[in-house]
Amino acid sequence: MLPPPPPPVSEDYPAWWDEVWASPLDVRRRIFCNRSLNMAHIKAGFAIGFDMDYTLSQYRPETFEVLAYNLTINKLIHNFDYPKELLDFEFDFRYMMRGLIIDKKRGNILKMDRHKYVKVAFHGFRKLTREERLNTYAHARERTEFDEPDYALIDTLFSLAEAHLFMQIIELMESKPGIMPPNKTFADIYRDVRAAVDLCHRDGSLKRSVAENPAKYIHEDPRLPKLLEELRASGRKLFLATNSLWDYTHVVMNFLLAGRTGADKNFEWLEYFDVVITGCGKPEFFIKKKALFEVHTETGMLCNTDGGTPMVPIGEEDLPAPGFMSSAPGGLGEHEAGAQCRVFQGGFYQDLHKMLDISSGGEVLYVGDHIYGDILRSKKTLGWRTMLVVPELETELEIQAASVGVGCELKTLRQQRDGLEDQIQRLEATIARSRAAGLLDGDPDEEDLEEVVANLREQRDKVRERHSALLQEHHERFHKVWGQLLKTGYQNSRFAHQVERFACLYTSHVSNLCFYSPDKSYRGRMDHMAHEEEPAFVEPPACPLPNPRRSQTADS
Ligand SMILES: Nc1nc2c(ncn2[C@@H]2O[C@H](COP(=O)(O)O)[C@@H](O)[C@H]2O)c(=O)[nH]1
Ligand SMILES: [Mg+2]
Repeated sequence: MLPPPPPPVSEDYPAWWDEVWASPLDVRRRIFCNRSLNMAHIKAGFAIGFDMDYTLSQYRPETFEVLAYNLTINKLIHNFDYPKELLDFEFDFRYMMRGLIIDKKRGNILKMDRHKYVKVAFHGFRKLTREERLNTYAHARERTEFDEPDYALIDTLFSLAEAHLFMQIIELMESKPGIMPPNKTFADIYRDVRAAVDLCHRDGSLKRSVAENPAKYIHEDPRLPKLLEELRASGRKLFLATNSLWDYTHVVMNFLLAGRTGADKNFEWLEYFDVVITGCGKPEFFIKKKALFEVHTETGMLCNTDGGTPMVPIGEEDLPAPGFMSSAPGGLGEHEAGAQCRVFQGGFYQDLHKMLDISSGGEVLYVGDHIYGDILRSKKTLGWRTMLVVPELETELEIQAASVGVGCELKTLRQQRDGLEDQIQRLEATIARSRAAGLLDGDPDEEDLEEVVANLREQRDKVRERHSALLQEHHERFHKVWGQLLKTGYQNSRFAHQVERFACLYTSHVSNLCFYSPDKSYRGRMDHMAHEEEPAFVEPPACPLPNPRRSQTADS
């Protein structure tokens, strides 16, 4: 049966209604589910929150990250006394990927699997040999957890430039000894790079450029305004909770929701939300009580509140502006359509719950891009439901779709390799036991048995080689250096493991929510344990070799 024809586009339907019929949904537009979430069950009083940077606002790496990288180099040279040779560096924004780990002390960058087993390691741009890698990380006397302070996670897209720069400086140091300021350890270099990046985000140099020309640095997403409108019309309360401060948030949100820049900016975008919290300092926002200030949107001035309730300064009879510090005591009351919402800075998640009349964490869905900053604490501590935005997923899905056959071939080769290996090991053990029991003494078939084992080994080696080459080729299709984002070898990468553990939902772009009903019931996929991958039970063949145990029993 063909699907029914699309209904005519009318004012009753959202403008993107036609896309509903683009079924089955393009895999790049899908929202994937780790933990079931039925949006229809959590309607009244339910709130949906958004992070801003790299969630609603997708930066263009070729301009934004390049700018961050160049500014960092300038700061390293001028503020940290680094050599001018850094000016010769070029940033390849495709080189790094999220989920990698910096070993600060050794100056290495690592990719590991979900068991924290290091599968790929580089020192500068030199790949560590298998032996070096195993000696450093697998055979170490103490198990390392690869956490701060000795390791740093590259877990946001903001960190890609600093990780690349760190590698380049290590490479420069190794190729030109004495070029760096004296006595700098690898860990010092990491600290300096981190401090220089931090400065770019704090001293306005990066944000000023974005404010001057947002279109150069931020991708437009024309579906966003409709999405927010639709979600609000479905009865959910919406909030924005960003670590960016008010002035920058105002620039980015004006551009994203209204295409407004410079003097053309206005406050209309605040109508999409019930409350906006800027400078909220996630993840501490989820853990630690901090003062909540109300932002006077016209001037950026901050005023004290008691958990959102205005606190009028002594002697100040007139409040700074009409609407500012409305007398709502904590709860925001009904936020009428077309009214601008209040804007705060700082605070604690409990302030937000009170304002939105949220009684339990399960009534909040928060959409963010940062596993640690947005997702992990909010889920583990507060029980918020979470959706992780992984823009890299779009390309991963494209390549994965184009290599379905390779996936099947790899699986077959792995099964063949494991089967052969198992056969070899069982044969070897049986031969050894038979020999020890004297069962093969003078047996003319002994040589044949050795030949069988040698043949099996040869077959196994061929299959193993083919499997390794194909797996490598497969990974290189995703990324020449680091391979597939969500896999390491054939296991889930550490990043994939975190996505699976902490994100109830994940998708490539926040606007993919447009392709689903606001009442969608997201269902988790079926779990698979190792034994469930086995085919139907097969009666094992009778063992053709002498069975030492049986013979011994018979003799005794
Ligand atoms: N001071 C620093 N700020 C940073 C750094 N990396 C990113 N950022 C800023 O954080 C917010 C992220 O906002 P959110 O909407 O994702 O919560 C944004 O303003 C970035 O500029 C850093 O290393 N240091
Ligand atoms: Mg973010």
